[in-house]
Amino acid sequence: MSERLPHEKGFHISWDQIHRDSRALAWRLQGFGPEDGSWRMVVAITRGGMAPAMIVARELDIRTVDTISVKSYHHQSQGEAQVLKFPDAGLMGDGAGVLIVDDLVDSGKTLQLVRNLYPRAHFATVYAKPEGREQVDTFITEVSQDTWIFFPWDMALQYVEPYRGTD
Ligand SMILES: O=P(O)(O)OC[C@H]1O[C@H](OP(=O)(O)OP(=O)(O)O)[C@H](O)[C@@H]1O
Ligand code: HPA
Ligand SMILES: [Mg+2]
Repeated sequence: MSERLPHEKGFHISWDQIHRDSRALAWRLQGFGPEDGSWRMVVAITRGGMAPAMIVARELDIRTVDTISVKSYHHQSQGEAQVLKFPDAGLMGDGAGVLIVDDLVDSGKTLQLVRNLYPRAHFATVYAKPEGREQVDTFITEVSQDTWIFFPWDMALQYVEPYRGTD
């Protein structure tokens, strides 16, 4: 386990923001697939990649969607990445024509593992940190390495004290 704290900054993403940024990702990917500008299928890296992958698949009208389950973090500490479930081997081949989507790339370990399995796939994430940027082919927004991104599925609305407290 390598400790990744402290993260000095927090970047809090709303549902609306992840929807907009995932759409922007689809817009950027549109027309760049290897088969007449399209991809054969979308693969989401669970769990964080599932919402962005759904939005990308919807925008690019891709109906074949599969998942690869990779586990590498426990809270904010990273362990060895391991595959818990593989996508359909017959559909995947070496990854040619496949678009693999995740919410973010941080150290790049997750994408490196998946890239080794499917070297010809196209890798897309919504957010990227500098250490992992080389592992991703297309992304939308870069944040600094010491920023922790908080996704809407990990948060809840709650009361906050006013800046100036009342007596
Ligand atoms: O580039 P890396 O340093 O490998 O980190 C990025 C990965 O870490 C997070 O997933 P996590 O393993 O926490 O699982 P989850 O998607 O189920 O939350 C995130 O969703 C990426 O998949
Ligand atoms: O910044 C992050 N936010 C959420 N999950 C993560 N997994 C790796 N880095 C991050
Ligand atoms: Mg993940």
